[in-house]
Amino acid sequence: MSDALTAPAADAAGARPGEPIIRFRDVTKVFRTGSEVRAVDGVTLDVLAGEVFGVIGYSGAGKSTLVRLVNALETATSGTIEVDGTTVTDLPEARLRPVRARIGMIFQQFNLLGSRTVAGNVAYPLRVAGWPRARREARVAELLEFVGIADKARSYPSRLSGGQKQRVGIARALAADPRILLADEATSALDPETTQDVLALLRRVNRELGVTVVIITHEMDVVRTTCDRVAVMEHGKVVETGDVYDVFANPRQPVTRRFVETALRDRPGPDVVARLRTRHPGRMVVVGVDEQTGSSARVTQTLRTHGVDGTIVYGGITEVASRPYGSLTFELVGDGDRIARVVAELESYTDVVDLGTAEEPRDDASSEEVVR
Ligand SMILES: Nc1ncnc2c1ncn2[C@@H]1O[C@H](COP(=O)(O)OP(=O)(O)OP(=O)(O)O)[C@@H](O)[C@H]1O
Repeated sequence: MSDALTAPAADAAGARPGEPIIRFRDVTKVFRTGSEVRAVDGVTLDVLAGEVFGVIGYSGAGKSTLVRLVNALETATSGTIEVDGTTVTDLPEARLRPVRARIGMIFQQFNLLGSRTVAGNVAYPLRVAGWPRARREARVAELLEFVGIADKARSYPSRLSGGQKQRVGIARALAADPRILLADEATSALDPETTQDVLALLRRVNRELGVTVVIITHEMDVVRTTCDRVAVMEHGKVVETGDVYDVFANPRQPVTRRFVETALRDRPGPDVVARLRTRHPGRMVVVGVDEQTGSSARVTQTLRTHGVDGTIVYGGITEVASRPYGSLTFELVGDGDRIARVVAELESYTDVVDLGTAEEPRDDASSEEVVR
């Protein structure tokens, strides 16, 4: 795979890395089709240049509408949206064109033209923009190389797998050197392995080309592996936003907690705790493991210092935003006082849920809070 694709030249007037490239200010979108739907409700949000930003929410939360406001596929009912220095709200169609040229978009259903070859699909926006043939062909060749399907240039979309179709979609979206790529559920129609390949490609688009990527998804795993920051939407509102790692470590809203639980299955739920107690009668503790507070080496050291044996009976450590995160559930075996000292020491530096013993259960898992 070639790295030959050149990064888009930073516009002198455009946002520099770390500066807001998309700014929503108190944006509302109301659809009036019989009844009134506030698809987006008072959203204020910045997406920063150079980041991969995730927007997560359940179906109907308003994610697609929010993102379609960016390239003015929808018009806001109130509020303002600024894209790379230009206020797009209420901009006439002719003046939207240069703004849209800087925004690429990919879709769940790929939206390829079935009557054109792969090369024809990627060339299409360049043809519309009036690029001469030779320049167009050179650009298409380097784009197909970049996304890893140069050998499919003459194939028709119907002959491609879902992952290959999405690569064509990405190549087409990148054709005119956008500064922003909007990905609306771009991996939702793909199997898990292909999903990972396409997400890795989106990360390359971000890192190697410097394109700001906005990913809409209902899967927290996509956020966990791919995004730098995330906004959680519910009923048209952004209810929580922050660095992905922080949101995973400290989800504030119930909806965020539910999403986090779907991506981290490291903590035993009530049913699992009940089963664990039948096999492990000793004192069980769930110990948070992360980079800053409780590395697994430090936890092991604590057990060793106090001469307590710990058997791992449940748990898992995964990566959140490329950093270790998870929990381990131990059954601690040994002298009661020593175990108490271990628990106290663990509690001094990391998050601990003390489940007690089978005979004397504590923090019982009947409470959902045990989970997180
Ligand atoms: N063109 C439209 N006309 C009327 N209502 C709409 C329109 N587009 C979206 N809505 C409504 O706005 C709300 C938000 O829809 P939106 O598609 O933005 O949500 P979403 O979070 O992207 O959900 P999904 O993942 O199902 O697409 C929903 O109630 C939807 O029915």
